[in-house]
Amino acid sequence: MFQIKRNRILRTTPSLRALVAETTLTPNDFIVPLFIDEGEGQEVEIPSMPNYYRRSLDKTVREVEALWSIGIKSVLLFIKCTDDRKDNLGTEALNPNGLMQRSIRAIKAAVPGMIVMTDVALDPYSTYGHDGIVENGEIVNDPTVEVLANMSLSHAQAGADIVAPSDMMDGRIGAIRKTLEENGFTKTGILAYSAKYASCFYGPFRDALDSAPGFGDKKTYQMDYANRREAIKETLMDVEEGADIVMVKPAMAYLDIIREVRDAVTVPVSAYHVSGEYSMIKAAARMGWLNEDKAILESLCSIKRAGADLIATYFAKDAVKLLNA
Ligand SMILES: NCC(=O)CCC(=O)O
Ligand SMILES: [Mg+2]
Repeated sequence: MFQIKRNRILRTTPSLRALVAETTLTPNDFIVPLFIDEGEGQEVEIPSMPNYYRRSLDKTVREVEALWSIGIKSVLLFIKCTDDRKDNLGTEALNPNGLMQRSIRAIKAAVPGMIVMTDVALDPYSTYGHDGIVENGEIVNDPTVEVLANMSLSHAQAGADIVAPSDMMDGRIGAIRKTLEENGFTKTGILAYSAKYASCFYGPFRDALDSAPGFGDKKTYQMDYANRREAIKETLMDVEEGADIVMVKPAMAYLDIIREVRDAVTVPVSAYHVSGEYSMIKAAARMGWLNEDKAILESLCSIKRAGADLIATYFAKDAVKLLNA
């Protein structure tokens, strides 16, 4: 028997496989989402996200130092706003001494090299748990965009390197860029959640921050998972409006979208491997149905292979440990 092409040759040994691997993961690929709460010395495991924690700021700073020491270069901050500070307009989001602003300052002071990205959206601050201002039961676009621009400015003033609007209002990237420019913040980046789908996979995150929508759902602003072309339209608009990095969210049920976005733009593409995607692997591993370590690396590699340059993931620390093992 005679065969010209023997594809198995390059799969023979671990060295050969490593030599021809098309995709590799490194600590530089990861953005680590962090959940921050008021208080001191607090470290609370999120029930639906085993081994992931919501921490007070002092503990968060220790965690950022630990992440930096293993080579991770960026964190994405989310805060849990106390109920008494929530309202319809997201007033607390603009507080120069709010938890987000204090967190940015403390983290940049402790680890200046760490890239601090900040979540920009109203939901943690909203009595309604929606990403925008509510009027007559609707989420109104343009008044929300104004708040988002001011919120971004407030984060930039506190020292954020990159603001990350996750709200899906129309026109907010342009408005944020304009506000940053007008105020002299010419070095603050914008990571736009450009193709963010209305997804059930955000469930555990809403537990973590107590930010589930109080009425209805987010389908009038987040995208319909049936749509593909619309993701390209959204992303191209955000790039046009000044986005430095674009994002597809969630990741694993949207690998086709990541690939198409990667092929459509020249800016870096990030994917968000979301809470539900984390918890599914954790749950299956606990049941003894999946090998957790292997599932983590295979999942993250598939997201990068699909075209993501960056991955926001709750598995970043585990992945770095596994890559170094
Ligand atoms: N803006 C953040 C989310 O909507 C959810 C993220 C997650 O589920 O991990
Ligand atoms: Mg958009």
